[in-house]
Amino acid sequence: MDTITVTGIDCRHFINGKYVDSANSRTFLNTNPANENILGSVAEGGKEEIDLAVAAAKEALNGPWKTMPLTERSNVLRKIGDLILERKDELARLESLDTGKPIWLSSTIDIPRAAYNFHFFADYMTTMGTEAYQHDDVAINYAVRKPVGVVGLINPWNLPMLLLTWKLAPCLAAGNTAVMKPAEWTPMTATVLAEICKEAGVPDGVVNVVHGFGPNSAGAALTEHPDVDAITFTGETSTGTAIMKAAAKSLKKLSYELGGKNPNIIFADSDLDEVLETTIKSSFINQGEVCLCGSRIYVERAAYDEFVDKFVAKTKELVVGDPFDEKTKIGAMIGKEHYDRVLGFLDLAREEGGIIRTGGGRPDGFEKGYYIEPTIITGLDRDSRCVREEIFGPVVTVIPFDTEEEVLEQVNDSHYGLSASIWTNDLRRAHRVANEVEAGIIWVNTWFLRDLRTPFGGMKQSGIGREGGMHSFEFYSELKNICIKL
Ligand SMILES: NC(=O)c1ccc[n+]([C@@H]2O[C@H](COP(=O)([O-])OP(=O)(O)OC[C@H]3O[C@@H](n4cnc5c(N)ncnc54)[C@H](O)[C@@H]3O)[C@@H](O)[C@H]2O)c1
Ligand SMILES: O=C/C=C/C=C(\O)C(=O)O
Repeated sequence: MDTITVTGIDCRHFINGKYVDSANSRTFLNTNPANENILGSVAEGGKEEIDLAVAAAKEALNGPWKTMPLTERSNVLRKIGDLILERKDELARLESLDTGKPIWLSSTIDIPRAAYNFHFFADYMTTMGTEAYQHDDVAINYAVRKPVGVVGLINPWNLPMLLLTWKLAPCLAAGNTAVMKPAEWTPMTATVLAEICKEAGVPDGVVNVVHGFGPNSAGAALTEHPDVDAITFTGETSTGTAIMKAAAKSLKKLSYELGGKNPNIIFADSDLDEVLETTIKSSFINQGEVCLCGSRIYVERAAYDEFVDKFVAKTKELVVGDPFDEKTKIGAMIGKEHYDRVLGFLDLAREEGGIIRTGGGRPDGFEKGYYIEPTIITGLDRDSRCVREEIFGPVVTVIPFDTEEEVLEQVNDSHYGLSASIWTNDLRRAHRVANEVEAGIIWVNTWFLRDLRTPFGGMKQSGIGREGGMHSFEFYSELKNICIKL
């Protein structure tokens, strides 16, 4: 059976505890990128819907959510996590329909991690203290945490539910209310998430969803609204610039997780089989549509030829195809616009003198759907656009290096600074290189191994602020210091 003909759901806004259409009844179509079939319609929100959602969120700040005891709020978050797990198969199917990602990925990573995001913060929020200082017998100072207020959550399309819950869980844990703007390409799991929040006991108005686009649409309206106190955004660096301009007028608090062009540095003393097993994932998982993908691979010259030969051979084994076929490792790109953009980079790689070692275009045998072969490119100069710019597809470049100093200079010659992987069995070198790489997240002899207590985020043009554990609470709350004269 053609497993990808299943249909999706119609997506409406969720405002003040109810599903609603746009006032002007406008909708846009949601497409399955794996076969270009229509999945359903999506309510297209704009300023009017954002105004309604922000008003509901502002009102809800002073409702039962404000007086709900911490442990009760924690139980609500835990219940949201439980309900996500109860609906895992349904949510995984919707996520793969929306994104084109393989169902094994949605089922084992995206949705379970969405549930864990809520379970983690349900626990973490009950362990937090603040700070107090005794000023001799003159005064005592103590700090209390208060919610920031109404928070706008603007989400990308690559890991839709994983990233939306990574924001919503701490946002709610800190007592805020939320207006979520999912990416226009991936509306379905966000729509169901709102329903799950209500079922778990989140009071009406605390969680709202408005669908729509970015510029001149719901996204822009959310960033301009004077009653929105903070914006947390994950997406392209260029979009971050636009949002910062829009938010400046009302001086909103901003948290940014932006683009990356992450180095994967492989020294000759590393275990090549271990490196290859992880590098296949860090290069091509989710069709390379992960901000953390190690798309710039640097290999010490002594291991370069062996690595490239084995890497090409393993990459050729990856099955590209129907996201609902369990054998599929590489699904479809998110949509035509992005598909064309990535193919454009492959043409550019050829023009820049790159050698396509495997992949390089659309695989044979697909009449429909936005499929691109996992592609390895060698022979490119360090200043080529394919080495410097984020492609955000199943495309990696491989460059040899001779010394630590040389590879560090190349790695840090970037306006991005999100993450990096370093492969070596030399302990001192691991620490030394990790400390020199200009990135917010460094993995040594691994990749995407996550502890949610750690600071997560990028430096330079890869982000502003950090998410995770206390770092999320630093963003989603305001610390108030109270000084009592004794
Ligand atoms: N650093 C991270 O943790 C992280 C995680 C995932 C994705 N990303 C980055 O996101 C990008 C891919 O995601 P994308 O294509 O959805 O990003 P995008 O910037 O195109 O869109 C992200 C979201 O912003 C909205 N938007 C766009 N323009 C806007 C505007 N002017 N005002 C308000 N909202 C606007 C979109 O509708 C969407 O919901 C890549 O660059 C990737 O590296 C980063
Ligand atoms: O595509 C980007 C992936 C981001 C991952 C996280 O934010 C995370 O693992 O917390």
